[in-house]
Amino acid sequence: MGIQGGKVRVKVPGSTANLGPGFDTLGMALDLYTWIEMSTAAQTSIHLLGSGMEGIPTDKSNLIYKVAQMVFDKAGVTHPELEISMYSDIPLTRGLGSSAAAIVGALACANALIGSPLSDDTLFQMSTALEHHPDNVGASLFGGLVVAFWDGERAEYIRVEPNEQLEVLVAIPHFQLSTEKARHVLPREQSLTNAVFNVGHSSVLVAALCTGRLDMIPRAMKDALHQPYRAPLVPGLAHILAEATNHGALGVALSGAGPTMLTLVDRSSSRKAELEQFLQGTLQAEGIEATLMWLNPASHGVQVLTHFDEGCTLFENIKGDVRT
Ligand SMILES: Nc1ncnc2c1ncn2[C@@H]1O[C@H](COP(=O)(O)OP(=O)(O)O)[C@@H](O)[C@H]1O
Ligand SMILES: N[C@@H](CCOP(=O)(O)O)C(=O)O
Repeated sequence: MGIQGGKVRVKVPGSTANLGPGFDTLGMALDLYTWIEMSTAAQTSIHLLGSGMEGIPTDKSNLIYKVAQMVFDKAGVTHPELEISMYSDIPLTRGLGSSAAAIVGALACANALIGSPLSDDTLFQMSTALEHHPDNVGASLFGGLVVAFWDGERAEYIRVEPNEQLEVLVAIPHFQLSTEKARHVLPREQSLTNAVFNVGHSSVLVAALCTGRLDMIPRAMKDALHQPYRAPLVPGLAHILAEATNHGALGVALSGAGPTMLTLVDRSSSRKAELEQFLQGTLQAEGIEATLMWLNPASHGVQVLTHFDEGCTLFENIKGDVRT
């Protein structure tokens, strides 16, 4: 198979993984996006647009370049040199799924560049094998709420449309916490009590989200497997987990591996300002600067953009759509 010409652009949502008790299994796409553009070129070049990409390599060790090569390998296509541009509104290393979005975006973009020989399921299996967390990549790939597992060989998922009443308020601390570091603090073994606690809470949370029982979220969205161990890494987290539902949140969790904290809020709640003050006040008391952001669940997963002006740069094309 050969490479087709032209530029390909994709838009891929970030995500929150774990969603309380759903450790490594329950993710939701959020309306924060990464855009990636790819075309073949005489020589490989990688352009990082916007701010916040400090430290991302622009040579062939770049994650997006490397993932694209895996697509060409899988499809049996000779590796072309690539021109890649990317822009992201998803803050890096904060628990909002930037790496999953980069992986899913790179897979979708490279696949589209060669005429889409790989199925969505193949992209899901490849992205899970790379990221190891099917909830993050599943949400970026399929959008909505993704309930998933990975047995080390195959990942399976069911996508659920998020309830329209759900809105999300995140508190994003101004420090980075890599997933790798936040996984190292977790015990290798857990008690049966903790396992039963999470299975029960996660099962009821998924049932509540599927049936619109928003009243059940405050009691179901609790975790014993990872949040207690990660709390020392995020000053203020323990208090926020314990008290946010008393200040207008339906549910509260560490987003992914943190440090971002996520609250689910009823869209028609009259207590949004109270919740903002509680989150900001708690973090300030701990000396932590943070940005609060209202987000929505994103229904669409990664999209290959078909209508754009090839004469404009990626940033010129998307600037009406980005957050900054
Ligand atoms: N657009 C991107 N291009 C290349 N690498 C990226 C991109 N986005 C994220 N990454 C890589 O993923 C890392 C962050 O992954 P991780 O620690 O899992 O945090 P999170 O996924 O929660 O933001 C970054 O430090 C960077 O190495
Ligand atoms: N289940 C993973 C989730 C990591 O998500 P990220 O957005 O922080 O990369 C974990 O909790 O380790």
